[in-house]
Amino acid sequence: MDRILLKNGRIVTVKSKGPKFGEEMADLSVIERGYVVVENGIILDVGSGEGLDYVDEGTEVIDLEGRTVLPGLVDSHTHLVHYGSRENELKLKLEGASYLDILKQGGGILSTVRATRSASYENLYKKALKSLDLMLLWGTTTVEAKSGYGLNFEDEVKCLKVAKEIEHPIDIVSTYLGAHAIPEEYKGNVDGYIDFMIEKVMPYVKKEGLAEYVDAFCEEGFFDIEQTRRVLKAAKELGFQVKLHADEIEPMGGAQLAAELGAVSAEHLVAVSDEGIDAMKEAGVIPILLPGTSFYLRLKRYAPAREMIRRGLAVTVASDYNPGTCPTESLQSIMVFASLGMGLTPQEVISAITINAAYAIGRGSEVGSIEKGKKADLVVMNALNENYIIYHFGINHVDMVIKNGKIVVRDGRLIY
Ligand SMILES: N=CN[C@@H](CCC(=O)O)C(=O)O
Ligand SMILES: [Zn+2]
Repeated sequence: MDRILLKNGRIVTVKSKGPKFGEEMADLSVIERGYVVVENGIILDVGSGEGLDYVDEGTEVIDLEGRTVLPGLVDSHTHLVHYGSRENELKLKLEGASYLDILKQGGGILSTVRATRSASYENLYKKALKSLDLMLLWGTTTVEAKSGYGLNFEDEVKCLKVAKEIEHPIDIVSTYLGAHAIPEEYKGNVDGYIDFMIEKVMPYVKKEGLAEYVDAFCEEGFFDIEQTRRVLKAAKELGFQVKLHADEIEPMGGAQLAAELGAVSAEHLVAVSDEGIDAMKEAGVIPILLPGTSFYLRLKRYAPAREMIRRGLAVTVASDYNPGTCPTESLQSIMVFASLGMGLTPQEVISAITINAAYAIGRGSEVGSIEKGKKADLVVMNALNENYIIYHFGINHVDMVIKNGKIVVRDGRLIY
């Protein structure tokens, strides 16, 4: 029997029937001194007291000594599979070059595309494995992984296969992001590239089950509203669910398009308008905010998270892990930007990187909270409360990670 009893801890359950909207995000249903018992990969019970009735000869009993237990963190927006790095762009950014300036100089996404196209499946696999290990060590147990650095058929499929085939405790939800940038071979022929994605790549990706979602980068210099609409409408007709990079730099109206298309989520939203926020609210679109990117691109502002909470949206926060605009696997670091940068309380941040993030990638019924019958994905933090995790920033607070009911990180070290 693989029963584990975690007792004598502060259990941050994040109990919720669905996503947490607006003010609900502040209520984490915390059990001050309680227990969680897991068995066969699921949460058997959670409650106050010691849970000693669950102890039998096969049970491993772990005394938390008052430490905090969170649901496994869910990173709902990453560009996990890629090759190469772009530290050379740091100096350009510090000299004031914008994201678009760097792209025009041959840097940005297209420089990662060149590196990824020349990388082997094995090297991409090894690099992604290293990132997943780092994410697990820092408490992430479910990850959304976008493609988008291959752009041609064989390299997009190569990257999507890495995401699908990689063997790691972390669960991966895959997204096709062919509409990430216009590849060199289609320069000046955006419509031709869109036709190629719709006619050649997406049907294969669907047939092979290589992605659940299709995403598109709706931004000046990338795909405009009409082009994005064409990509995502075709994706829906093929049976994909859709999400989009929206209103990151320019207020393109991407949030409104997300609402029009019935997208599950709209992501970035730094430049979103009030109309865009209302359209997302009306259509039930989940906003995924990426404060690490605002910080790293030295944007003048963060996404209006407080306004979105005031208007009752299910605000979500993710890392945006990628080699250009947010090169970190640490969702704990992003928690700090979400709080001190966007003004979210620690309680709202935790809702945003657990239950809301789970719903933003279609896993809300399985993970994202500590509730009977859900997957036993848990993180024990070396902290007596959730405020401390953000207050004492820049370090890894994770002591233990339980994934699918198995201890995979113990004393801050990988043991899977
Ligand atoms: N904005 C678009 N895509 C990524 C950045 C990709 C890159 O710069 O390599 C993002 O979400 O930040
Ligand atoms: Zn992104």
